[in-house]
Formats: sequence, C-alpha cells, structure tokens
Amino acid sequence: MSISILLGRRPLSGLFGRSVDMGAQMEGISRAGRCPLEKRGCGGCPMLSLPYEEQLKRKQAKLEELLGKFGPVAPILGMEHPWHYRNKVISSFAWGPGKNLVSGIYAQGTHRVVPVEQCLLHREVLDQAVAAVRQAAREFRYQPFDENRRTGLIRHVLCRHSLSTGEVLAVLVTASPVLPGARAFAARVKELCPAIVTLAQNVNPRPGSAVLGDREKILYGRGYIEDVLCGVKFRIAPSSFYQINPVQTEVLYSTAISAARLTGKERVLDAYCGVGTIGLSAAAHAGSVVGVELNRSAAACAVDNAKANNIRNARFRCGDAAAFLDGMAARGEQLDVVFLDPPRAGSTPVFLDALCRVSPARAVYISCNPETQRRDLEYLAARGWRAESIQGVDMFPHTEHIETVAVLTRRR
Ligand SMILES: C[S@@+](CC[C@H](N)C(=O)[O-])C[C@H]1O[C@@H](n2cnc3c(N)ncnc32)[C@H](O)[C@@H]1O
Repeated sequence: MSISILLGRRPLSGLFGRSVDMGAQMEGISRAGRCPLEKRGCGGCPMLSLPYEEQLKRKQAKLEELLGKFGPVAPILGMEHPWHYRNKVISSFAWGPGKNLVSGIYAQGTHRVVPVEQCLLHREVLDQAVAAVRQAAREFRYQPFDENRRTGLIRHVLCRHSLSTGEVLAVLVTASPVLPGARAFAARVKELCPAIVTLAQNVNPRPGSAVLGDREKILYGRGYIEDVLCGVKFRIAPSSFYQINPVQTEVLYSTAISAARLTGKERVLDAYCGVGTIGLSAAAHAGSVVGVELNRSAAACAVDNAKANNIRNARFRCGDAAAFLDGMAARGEQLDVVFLDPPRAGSTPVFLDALCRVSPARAVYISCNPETQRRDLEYLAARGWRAESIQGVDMFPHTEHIETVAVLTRRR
C-alpha cells in the first residue's frame, strides 16, 4: 500500500481531504528519536520508534485482521502533521530533586512522576500553561499531595485547549478545599500565561486514580472554553468528554456523517452522544436528531450546545442508551439512521437487539476499540447485518489506539 494512500486522503466525498507533506513527516520522525521522556519510563507513545507510515501500515493490518470479514476496510486516514495534536493534558505534582516542585506523568504502571516540560503530542501552548501553573505553585509554596502519607495540597493540573479560538482552560486539583492566597495565585497564573482565559480549582480528597473530584470553584473566567467542530460551537468544561485530537475529530465526524448519506429528512439517533457533537454536527443534514447520554453533565451540555447554536431539530435525553432504544422499539418508533459511539467496552446485547427491532436503513458504528467492535459486529452479522464500509481514522498517532467508523446495513 502506498504512503500517499495512507496519509490523510479521504476516500469518501469528504470535507477534509489533505495532501501529504513528506518534509513534515521526516522532520517529525527525526524528532521522535530525540524524545527524552521515553528513556525515563513515560510509556505514552509505544509506537514512537516506528516511522509514521509504518505505524499506519500496522494499524491497517490490525483492522483488516479484526474486522475484514465483516466488509471492506478502506485505507486508514492518517495525519498530515502527526505531532502536537493533543488538546488535553493532565500533569501530576511531586517533589523533584532538592525538594523542587515538578509535574508530569506517572511512569508506566507506577505512581512515580516523570517530570514533563515538553511533549511531542501536546499542543505547545498546553505545556506553557502547565509550566505557568507549576511556576506559580512554586512561588506560593504549595506542597504536592502525597497519597500514602496523606500530606500536601496540590495533586494535578488539567489543561484543555480550543484549536478554533486558541483559549486554554486550566484546573488545579487539590486534595482539600483551602487554597491559601487563591486570588493572588490566580492573578500570577494569568500574568505568566495569558492564553489561560479561565482557571478553576477542583477538590478531590478521594484516594485512587480519578483525577477530578465533585467540587469546583472558578478562580477567574467563565469556567469553560468554547471550540468549533464541523461548524458547530461546543462548550468544554473541565469534566466534559471531548475528543482529544481536534484535527482528526473533524475527519472522523465528517466520515461518519457523509457515510450516513443524510438527505435532510431522516430521523436520527445519536447514541452515547457525549456533549452532542455528532448529532449536532449532523442536524443540519437531517430531519430530526435525538441524542442519549448516561453522564448527566454531558447530557446537560448537549442541551446547552443545541441552544447556543440555535439548532431546533435536536433534543437530548440523559439515560442508558440501551434502555432508551429498547423503549423506542417497544413503542414502535421509527428511525432512519442510528449513530452509535460507545465507550471502549463497546455496546450491549440489549442495545443491539433493540437496534435490530427498530431496523434503521443504516447504523454508523464509531468505535475507539476494534476488539469490542468486532464482538458487536459478530453479534449483528448473525442477525443479518453487514458492513458496507469500514474506515480507520488515526486519532492517536504514536500510540496503539485506533478509531473506526463501520457503516452497517441489514438484509431485508
Ligand atoms: C466514546 S464517548 C463518545 C461521545 C461522543 N460521541 C463524542 O464523540 O464526543 C462515549 C460516551 O458514552 C457515554 N456512555 C457510557 N455508557 C453509556 C450508556 N450505557 N448509555 C449512554 N451513554 C453512555 C459516556 O459517558 C461517553 O460520553
């Protein structure tokens, strides 16, 4: 398979065709050899030692092996510039040598912090934002939280970036609610990194690996940032699920929406809808959209996002997608297209049985885990479904993760 097919050429009549810049590829590949974090146990980029085109070939082979029996697997859509794509960073605090406050990621399988100043995957402004919060925390003598001894205050800083507006949101996660000198600290952060348009404190006293707790206080700004995807504006709050590679998210969504072949009349379900990104991006091409999402705050964001964009043909429900679709099937309600984008664990027999009963003309199954997608396609294939097309999208260069869009129809 030729490199030009693999890198960013869209086989569908899409919006985001990309040409190949081999100069940038080679520059990136040579940069990979210089990543110092790998040697210190980072483990975040297990494919970094491979040239990008080789990574894509391996991902393609894996998709063909796992999913090829259900339908044709199109060449994976890679990135033109597969670096600095991440719009979200979580950096954890610890003591470094000489009791100097550092922050970074946990070494693979441990709670030992590998200090990170720069990462080849992060948007550069996010590294600057983390450095500003770390510097201000040093000046205010905040102590890193020690989970074993239960001493100290600051646990993590989480930063998110909007590619369309350039805004950055920062959240300082603390183990207890009192942040001494909070106002002056916030002013210092703003001075050190003006791109941080909003700063929040999140309180998470619980042991374990969950980053965010339930309590939040805005130190300045609105507490959220806005991003634009596929022409629709989305509000991103600290805890919202939001895809982490904005360039490839547009490729993913436009692939899914064009594969649905909407004509403006269809009744569409966006199952596992998060903050409504797929349904709201599809709404202009459909008759009506209903979205369902389990997470209460994400479902509320989806309602707000519809209002903020003046989209009147979309509504959202908070609940279990399987119970929701099962209810629709029991009431004899009709759907023309179902988008489903479940978490890594995949969908469930209850959802898939209800899908068979509703029997839309097309189901567009977006997955971040081809192993569970294979299991679900097996279930559907036994009930008469086949894949018209299967498209891989490389949302996570240098890692082993692969995103896919499978377009499914049923023999009638
Ligand atoms: C992979 S995300 C996709 C979100 C969205 N489609 C996007 O692209 O941003 C999966 C979503 O499914 C939601 N979810 C998990 N289990 C669910 C369930 N049983 N019913 C409905 N939603 C669920 C999660 O909260 C998460 O927002």
